[in-house]
Amino acid sequence: MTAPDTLARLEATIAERRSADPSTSYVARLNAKGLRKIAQKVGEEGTETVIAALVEDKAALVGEAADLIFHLMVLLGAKDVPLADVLAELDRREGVSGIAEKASRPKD
Ligand SMILES: N=c1c2ncn([C@@H]3O[C@H](COP(=O)(O)OP(=O)(O)OP(=O)(O)O)[C@@H](O)[C@H]3O)c2ncn1[C@@H]1O[C@H](COP(=O)(O)O)[C@@H](O)[C@H]1O
Repeated sequence: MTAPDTLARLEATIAERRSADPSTSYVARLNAKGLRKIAQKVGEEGTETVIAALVEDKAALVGEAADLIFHLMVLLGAKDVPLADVLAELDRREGVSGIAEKASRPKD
């Protein structure tokens, strides 16, 4: 399973669960609490990821990074920003830095 497959599946699940019954769905429950709460969760998970990287083991970092990515995906969904837009921006930057790297290489 490739990383884009996993993220694409998660994006579809989050979109589907947004309108689910909040009593059975964390995604629905979080969306019902509103954008501020979702954004706050992204901030908290970001902090927990930093702490795991600095003072915990790799397994803890993997868990916190998964929490962070999941909550970021919920935030993107709540703002109607497709993951494809974020990936396209990363692709664009890769192209830009590739060009910059080429330009700084000594000419032969
Ligand atoms: N990846 C996740 C995922 N990661 C973390 N979490 C939940 O995120 C919550 C974070 O826990 P916290 O203690 O930080 O937060 P909390 O106490 O629940 O909430 P607050 O007190 O902060 O308001 C936990 O309840 C976790 O279960 C997730 N919940 C769901 N998913 C994915 O989303 C899909 C849909 O989930 P449902 O909406 O629950 O069907 C699932 O199949 C999974 O693929």
